[in-house]
Amino acid sequence: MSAAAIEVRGLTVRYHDVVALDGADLTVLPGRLTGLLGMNGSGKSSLLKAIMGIVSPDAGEVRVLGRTSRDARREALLGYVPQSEDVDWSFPLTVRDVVAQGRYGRLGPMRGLRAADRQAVDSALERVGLTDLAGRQIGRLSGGQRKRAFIARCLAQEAQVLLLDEPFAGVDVSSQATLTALLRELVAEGVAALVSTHDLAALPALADDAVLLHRRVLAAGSPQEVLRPENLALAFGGDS
Ligand SMILES: Nc1ncnc2c1ncn2[C@@H]1O[C@H](COP(=O)(O)OP(=O)(O)OP(=O)(O)O)[C@@H](O)[C@H]1O
Repeated sequence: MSAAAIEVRGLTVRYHDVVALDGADLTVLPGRLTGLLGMNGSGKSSLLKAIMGIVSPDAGEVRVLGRTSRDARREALLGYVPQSEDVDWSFPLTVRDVVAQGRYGRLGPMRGLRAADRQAVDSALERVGLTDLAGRQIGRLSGGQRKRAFIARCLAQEAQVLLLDEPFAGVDVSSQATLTALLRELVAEGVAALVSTHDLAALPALADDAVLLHRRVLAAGSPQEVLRPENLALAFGGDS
């Protein structure tokens, strides 16, 4: 039995003739924040989508708390904060609607929210500081507020494993600090978080562990180890 929150073995993802991932191996532990690094096109989003079960791997295996992605999603264990480009911000949903999606994931189809669900939505909104904006259309929030809304959706869901795709992109420094503090709190409560980021400088303060990706995992370990110049040269050295 594995104590891992996420286990990825030999994961290969292709889009027609593009190989996005080529035999990636990865372990993410509960109660730890793992930073996922790599240059543009290195496969970070594909890895997160394959763990989520949104993208089907061509080969390899994913386990989330010992389950398939599909079962982990069915049990509402897996929370996802997509990169901004993957969200239709014009969709007519309020911030509260987005956060409430986290509860519907737990209830299954055709079930309405009960008082306890509404309370979970309220407390998630409060925890991320969006109570006052709950009735606003989701696209009418700032970049940092949008990220907080999606994290609140994961909170309402009570997800145990979080996948966050570039949560700091397009977010100002003060919102980044708020997001980091929130993620650190969740991880201290035992949640596992896998967070893709471009911000190498911020990594040591953010992450417990780091993974350097370039279609496969080039290095994994403490942020200090992973950020060693020889590793960065391999990942960012221009050999794509
Ligand atoms: N839906 C798709 N169809 C075709 N190719 C795709 C698709 N999604 C991603 N790719 C390609 O797969 C490779 C990996 O892309 P991916 O988005 O996973 O990388 P990334 O590390 O998240 O990049 P970025 O940092 O730019 O977001 C890239 O070459 C990309 O062009």
